[in-house]
Amino acid sequence: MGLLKKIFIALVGVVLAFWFYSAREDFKPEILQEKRVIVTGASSGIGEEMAYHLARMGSHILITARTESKLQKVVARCLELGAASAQYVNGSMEDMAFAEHVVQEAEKLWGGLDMMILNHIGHTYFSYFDGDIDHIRKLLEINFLSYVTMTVSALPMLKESRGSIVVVSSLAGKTRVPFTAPYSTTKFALDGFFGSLQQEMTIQNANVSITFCVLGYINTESAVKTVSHVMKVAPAPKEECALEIIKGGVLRKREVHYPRINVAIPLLLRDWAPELLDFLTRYSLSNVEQIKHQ
Ligand SMILES: NC(=O)C1=CN([C@@H]2O[C@H](COP(=O)(O)OP(=O)(O)OC[C@H]3O[C@@H](n4cnc5c(N)ncnc54)[C@H](OP(=O)(O)O)[C@@H]3O)[C@@H](O)[C@H]2O)C=CC1
Ligand SMILES: CC(C)CCC[C@@H](C)[C@H]1CC[C@H]2[C@@H]3C(=O)C=C4C[C@@H](O)CC[C@]4(C)[C@H]3CC[C@]12C
Repeated sequence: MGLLKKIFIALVGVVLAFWFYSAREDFKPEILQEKRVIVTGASSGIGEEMAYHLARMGSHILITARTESKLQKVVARCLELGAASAQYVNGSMEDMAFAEHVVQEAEKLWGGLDMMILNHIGHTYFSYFDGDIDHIRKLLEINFLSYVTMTVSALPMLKESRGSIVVVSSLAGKTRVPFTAPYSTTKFALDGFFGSLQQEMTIQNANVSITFCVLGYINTESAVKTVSHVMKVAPAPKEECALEIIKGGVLRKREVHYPRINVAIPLLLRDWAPELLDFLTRYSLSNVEQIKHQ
């Protein structure tokens, strides 16, 4: 292909991307009033912030995570902020029976469901792959299989309400990020499963939206504790991140990218200049010699 043609195609790509990203949004918080929403991994971080936004918007909220004391505090705050109702179920997503139980609890409470936000992740390391296959298996159960289990259980209710599934993922689930092999595996798996499911929903006119959220570095306590010593870029605010995820779900967007540009550029480079993206990703990390070899 001639150079001019390549440049033309690249320009068209940039114009289309700009148009796509600057498209007008029409989000009205009232839409979430009295809506029945499950948020997983809501005892801390982005999940906790999503619960507070939903509370302000007057939703019925069911939150889940392992630590009961934290969930109790989040529920109390949600009620103060104006939630139509707020409840929790505590347990571990390593157990698929628990994942199913959370959805059954929503059915028992509300007799239906409008939105399911899948956000929890199991604890992992940010370091060279240590050869521990059991850790990958465990993380696949928590970060991937429990998402599939909850989706299978919730689909009948979501079909009935023409509801939404929101899947929280990461740049590490779309591009090559070092020191995250087990975590990255689980996030790429989510893209495969939910991408295929979304296509099937469209073919069947099922009218259940699936919003896939690709996030960059966010200032949650756990992320900052794990990687702030090696990150050159500053983290983005979790409160705004949580709101963008909710908006994306309500607007039935195919994907949410947050922070927009930090995610849009790597995704554009991924297919056009993969080596450059690999280099920039490595370059975004400093002091890698501190990261211990396994
Ligand atoms: N922060 C970041 O920089 C980025 C985050 N993301 C994504 O955003 C989402 C939220 O991340 P973030 O807020 O930082 O994470 P946090 O570590 O703050 O929160 C994780 C949540 O999951 C829960 N959890 C942990 N283990 C289990 C388990 N075994 N079973 C059930 N729940 C569990 C935790 O509660 P408890 O311990 O009480 O169970 C907590 O509520 C994730 O999907 C993550 O991949 C994506 C890109 C970047
Ligand atoms: C082009 C570059 C600027 C992109 C580099 C972005 C990289 C370095 C960003 C993008 C996604 C980020 C990780 C993430 O998704 C979630 C977690 C889980 C949390 O518990 C601990 C931190 C961790 C591993 C984040 C670490 C930093 C990551 C790899």
